[in-house]
Amino acid sequence: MKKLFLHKITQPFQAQIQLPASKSESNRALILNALAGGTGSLSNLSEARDTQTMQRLLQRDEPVADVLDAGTTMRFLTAYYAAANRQKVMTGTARMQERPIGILVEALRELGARITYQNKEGYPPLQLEGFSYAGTKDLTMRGDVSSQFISAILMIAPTLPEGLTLHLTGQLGSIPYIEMTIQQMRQFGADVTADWENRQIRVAAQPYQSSDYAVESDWSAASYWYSLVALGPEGSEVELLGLKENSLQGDSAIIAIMQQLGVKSTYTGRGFHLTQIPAEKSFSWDFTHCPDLAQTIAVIAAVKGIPAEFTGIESLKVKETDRVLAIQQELQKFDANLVEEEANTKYRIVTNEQTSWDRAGTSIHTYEDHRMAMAFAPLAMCTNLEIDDASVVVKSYPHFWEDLGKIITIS
Ligand SMILES: O=C(O)C1=C[C@@H](OP(=O)(O)O)[C@@H](O)[C@H](O)C1
Ligand SMILES: C=C(OP(=O)(O)O)C(=O)O
Repeated sequence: MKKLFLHKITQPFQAQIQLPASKSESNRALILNALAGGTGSLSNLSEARDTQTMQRLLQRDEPVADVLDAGTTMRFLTAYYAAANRQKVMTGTARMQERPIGILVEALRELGARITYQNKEGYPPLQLEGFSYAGTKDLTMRGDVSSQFISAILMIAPTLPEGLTLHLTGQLGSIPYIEMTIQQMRQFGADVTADWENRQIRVAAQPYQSSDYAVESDWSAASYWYSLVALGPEGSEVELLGLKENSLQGDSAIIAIMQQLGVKSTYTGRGFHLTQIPAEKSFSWDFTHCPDLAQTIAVIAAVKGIPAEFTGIESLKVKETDRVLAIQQELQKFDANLVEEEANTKYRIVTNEQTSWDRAGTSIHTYEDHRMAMAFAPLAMCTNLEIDDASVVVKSYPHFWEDLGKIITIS
């Protein structure tokens, strides 16, 4: 546990921030490069622990692959090792053992993988026992629990003797992450055709080609800077480096969201410059395709007292923690809340006369979730604040506190 005290800001800030690289793009590039023979040059790989874990596990062929709390690492490596006929135990933290993986395991079994559950049916740890191709050319997968299962299967599909046509069912979530997978696969020479209308993705059997790949900065990490600008003293502004105008990352939706919540984004050729603009009087957003932004936006809407409706946040319950519950518990410390209006579908940010954001010494609990720490840190724009376990940020943005230290005092 590493406690940090964030001191309330007193003056407007101007900063230039070199964001970390995207861990989503990095972890795909590492798998694709490995499948292509490992000879490409990957630049600007993320320093995120999730990416370091992926690199370490790909480099060292150990019998037990412990992914810690990295969802993509667990899902992508399980498919990679299973299809490569490798015997492995796939395991992770206690929380990872509560995050579902049954849909991916079922899909791999249909393709010919032998996989058993070591403890609970449908959850890690898994024992991968080998692979003999079952001749499956068509596979149906649910897309309503995690898109990572679909990305994992897509990335191994070109290595199957007859390729694969994937048929997606259920309410699809996180589609931009599937599109990112497809785009990156194409950069490594795969032949992929997505027919979203008919929910089919066809992948031809074709060896990957070695390719160089440069990873973009992380838009999910950018979201915390949008929040700092939105909640900062009048005149605060920041330039975020390494972001592209046309991103593969769905979390670039933060531009459109913050246009409504008080931040204007201007492309500078090397990133985006963020400045303050008036926010709209009310807000509603469907987070189905950008779930990692929901915590950040919950805090911004609550602090600004903007009546806000959130939909598409069901998947938050199976991430690093139950993020819906975690947001509720932390907002309640300030007499605000995220209230469920319709079971599991519609939520609303509520504030009242008791709501106050200047509550010196409030301690934010982080639930072993990097995004809880980073989404609530911008409250330092309103109050002196304690973060109860600041080390959680290593999962995606290891130098977050050093960057934040450029605009506030941290002790
Ligand atoms: O594929 C990816 O890189 C990711 C997909 C999303 O997960 P779900 O598909 O489970 O929503 C996202 O929340 C996660 O941070 C990264
Ligand atoms: C949900 C996340 O990651 P993962 O699912 O890869 O653990 C995240 O980074 O917010």
